[in-house]
Amino acid sequence: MGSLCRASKTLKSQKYLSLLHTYSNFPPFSSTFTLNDSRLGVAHDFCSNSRQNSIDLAQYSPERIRNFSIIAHVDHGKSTLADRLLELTGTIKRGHGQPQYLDKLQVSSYWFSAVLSGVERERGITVKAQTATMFYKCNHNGANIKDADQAPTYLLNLIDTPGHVDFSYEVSRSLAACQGALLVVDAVQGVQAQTVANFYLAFESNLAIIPVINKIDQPTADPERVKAQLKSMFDLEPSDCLLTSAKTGLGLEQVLPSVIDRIPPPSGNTSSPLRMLLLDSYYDEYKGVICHVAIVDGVLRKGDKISSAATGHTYEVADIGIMHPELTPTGVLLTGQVGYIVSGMRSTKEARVGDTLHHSRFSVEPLPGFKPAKHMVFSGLYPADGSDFDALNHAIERLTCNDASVSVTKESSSALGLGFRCGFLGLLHMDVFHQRLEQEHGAHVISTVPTVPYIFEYSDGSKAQVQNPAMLPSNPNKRVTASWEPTVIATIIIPSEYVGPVITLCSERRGQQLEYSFVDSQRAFMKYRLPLREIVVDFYNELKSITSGYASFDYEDSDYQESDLVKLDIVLNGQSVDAMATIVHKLKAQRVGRELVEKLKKFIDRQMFEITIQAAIGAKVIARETISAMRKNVLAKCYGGDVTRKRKLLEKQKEGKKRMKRIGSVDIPQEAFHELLRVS
Ligand SMILES: Nc1nc2c(ncn2[C@@H]2O[C@H](COP(=O)(O)OP(=O)(O)OP(=O)(O)O)[C@@H](O)[C@H]2O)c(=O)[nH]1
Repeated sequence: MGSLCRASKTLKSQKYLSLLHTYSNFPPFSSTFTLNDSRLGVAHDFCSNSRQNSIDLAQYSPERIRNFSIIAHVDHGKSTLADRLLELTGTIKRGHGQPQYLDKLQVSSYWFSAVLSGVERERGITVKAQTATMFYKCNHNGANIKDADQAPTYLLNLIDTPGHVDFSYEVSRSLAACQGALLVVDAVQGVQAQTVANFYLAFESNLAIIPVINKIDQPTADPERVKAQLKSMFDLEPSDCLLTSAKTGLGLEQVLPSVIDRIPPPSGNTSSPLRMLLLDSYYDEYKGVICHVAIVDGVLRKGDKISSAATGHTYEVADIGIMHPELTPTGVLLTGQVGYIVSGMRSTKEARVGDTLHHSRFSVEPLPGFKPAKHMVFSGLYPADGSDFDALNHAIERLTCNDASVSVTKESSSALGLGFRCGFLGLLHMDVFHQRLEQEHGAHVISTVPTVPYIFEYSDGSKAQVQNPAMLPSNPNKRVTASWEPTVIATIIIPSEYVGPVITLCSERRGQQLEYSFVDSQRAFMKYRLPLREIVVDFYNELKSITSGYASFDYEDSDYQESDLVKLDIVLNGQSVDAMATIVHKLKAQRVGRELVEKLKKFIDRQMFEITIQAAIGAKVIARETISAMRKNVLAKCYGGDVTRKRKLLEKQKEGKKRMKRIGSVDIPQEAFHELLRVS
């Protein structure tokens, strides 16, 4: 890359970008060149022509295919790098009408607008893994530059992965279709917790791993330090590390040639009966269910009859193609290729992720599927206004069409009426789902305190999984005799000066230290076993705040451990509110109870009568607050006879009331429920 780097220093960014665009199709180590080199024209033509109208996939045998993912800790630049590779291969237009380089948000809306939500854009995190096919002419084996036209074209499938702990399930799903991965590490931040987790996911899947040290344009970038970390933690050779800036384009010309050189082609058999892995699915209003698939063996054509190994259901392939990056019909998909099919499935529930699809006329050995998504957090969702139940039902159905990782069952609460118990991959996943319900479907939702799946044993010898405190029996003849809670193994990486506060936080959260070592002279690495309950509620935010944002955190689920659990009830004016009950460790019950009643006191307005708020374990009250009586008259300050103003105030009050939930005689604002979610 020497010549390109030298040249780049003298170029303005726009020119530099077009140079990059051009040069990407040539050997990275070839002789020096000048800006008016005739090579630029040749290659640029290729790029601008790469969005072919009709794509003939037949020429892409497995040797000319590379399937790879980009994995990284959150914000290390996966999506930016993905965008730049798409630009570089002409898969999307450079700039896309934007003055600056594309970032993932613009590209995301360009890709699967059906899948992506405003929430994702708003939060700047990738929630849903995305796939795109690129065509790339590569003459990388040192052939003469004049051979550029004859250089073989490769079909590259890039699978972007989400970067938040809640979605590590999506990461492993993406990796199943890949033979290699770009492990992106920020040149300033170095190895972080998810770098470790993602490395091991890729390593255990036997993927070729290409380390990419990104953000080298940052003034404080220290690629040498990061190389040393990668060597000491993962035994990755410093000489194998690519140095890039996805922002300025520096070093990007090495990425795709390295993908072709270092990642093996897919190994399936073209002449074997068809076996295809169902990677993902989403619902499109016009086309119906669209499945993302990887063809492991054989060939699939439009019109073929296929069956699901999991359900035995049979379908006919009505449309088939690649994501380039929009759906581009090709009529066929061959061994090693990744693409989409539309086959008349009615709902994404029929499209089981990890399922093997095959020609109906053959029976095949199913491929190893994925571990099903585990629901780590459960919460009740209720319409703020009981009469909106059908609307909420409809909104949830629409949303789960595109997010099959949410589990939904109907439930009822004596306080909140009819609602749903939903299972999520984690707290962020839950927040995103709520926000989408409100933003995209205008639903006003009350959610109950999140719980994790506990196991309880009763005096009659029975055992049950409990995802809802209301499921605990009130019958005195069926007492709880033992209880277990799920735990996780958490990896935490922090600058050494924060070790003390982090140890304190973890022990407050009932953590047990398993490992304590150093990434390098400045950063510590710790492993803790923590009860899942303790991390779903605000652990990450607190960890970030006590470490000035420098901590990185990841977790994987682990075993159940026996634990002394109790049900904590909230009682309003003598009436127990089932929707506010929670399950806590006995030792924490006092503190949590106190916090809950204090929060409620803050959020419940004074009413015309006195309100008592109590936290109780069984019959024993452990915390109590009182809100004294007061009549709230919105017209009190409205002197004179301005009828319109009075009406406006009353309407405003009525609107506010809609967001209130009446429990017994007490009006509770929606925000009070939201606040309870944050009590750990
Ligand atoms: N200076 C600099 N900033 C970069 C570079 N690459 C990405 N960024 C910025 O880093 C931030 C995060 O980049 P993303 O590409 O969104 O990171 P990500 O890893 O995809 O994040 P998630 O999707 O949330 O996991 C954005 O503000 C980018 O503009 C780079 O090479 N240099």
